[in-house]
Amino acid sequence: MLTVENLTKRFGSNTAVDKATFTVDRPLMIGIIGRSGAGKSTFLRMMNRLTDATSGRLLFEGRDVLALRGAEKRAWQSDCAMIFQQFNLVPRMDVVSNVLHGTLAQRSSLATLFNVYPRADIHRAIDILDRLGIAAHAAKRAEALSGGQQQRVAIARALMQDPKVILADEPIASLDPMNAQIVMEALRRIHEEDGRMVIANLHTLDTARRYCDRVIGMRDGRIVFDGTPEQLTTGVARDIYGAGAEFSENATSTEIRDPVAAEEIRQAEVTV
Ligand SMILES: Nc1ncnc2c1ncn2[C@@H]1O[C@H](COP(=O)(O)OP(=O)(O)OP(=O)(O)O)[C@@H](O)[C@H]1O
Repeated sequence: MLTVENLTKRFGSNTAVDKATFTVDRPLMIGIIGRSGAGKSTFLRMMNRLTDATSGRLLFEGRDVLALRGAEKRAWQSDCAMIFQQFNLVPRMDVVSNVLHGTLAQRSSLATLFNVYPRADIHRAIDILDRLGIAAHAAKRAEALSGGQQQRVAIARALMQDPKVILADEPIASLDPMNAQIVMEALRRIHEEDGRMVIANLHTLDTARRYCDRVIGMRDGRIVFDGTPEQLTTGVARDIYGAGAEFSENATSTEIRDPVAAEEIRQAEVTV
């Protein structure tokens, strides 16, 4: 369903993504790992058409994504929702309105101008917030929520587009371990229950191993690993990160060792 062929992005003389090639035949949850500057964000941005590729091809369910223009490109961007490390919410706007922003591409500019949303969309937004365990915060300003809650609002906004793919660029990099787990659990459930493909750039190995079906490792713009979490051994990780014998997985761990926090997560997960 997804074919990436020799996808390349150059910024001047710097090759950010170098002939990336892989195929995905069903909607998996995929983690992309690699050190800072490896090309992870650039790959996601090319897939979403936020950045133009220099060369290569990307096909999704037969659609030649890099060739799309105008309305077809906007339709693809709607099918391929993106969430970011910094949530990108409107801080002073209430949570429901932030979520309803996910439908903007489908609405007239007049309706947008006057902030008029169809009743059915409002109900849907609240249902999605409920599913993510944050409906109780629907009327609050986004800025009043914790980071983990704000990221779940961003996921809700993405779900309003009813996307086939969710691209998550370091979705938990700004979160504490407890909120990181809640957000990853939410993405995993959305993948499993809705059958949506999720591709997430992750900076911690244990997160990629725990939540993803497949892990892609990038180094200096190239894909240097593509396999299952089981195949992602410490030795392989050392190669991906270009680290020496001193490489310690603990340095990238988000595991929670505090039993009280772990119980809070368990409770929160029940509501997702
Ligand atoms: N707009 C840009 N202009 C010039 N160079 C860029 C631009 N965006 C990214 N790069 C360069 O491309 C390379 C890959 O960057 P990218 O952000 O994709 O890496 P990354 O793996 O996502 O890293 P990080 O985790 O730090 O975001 C880096 O060398 C970066 O400096």
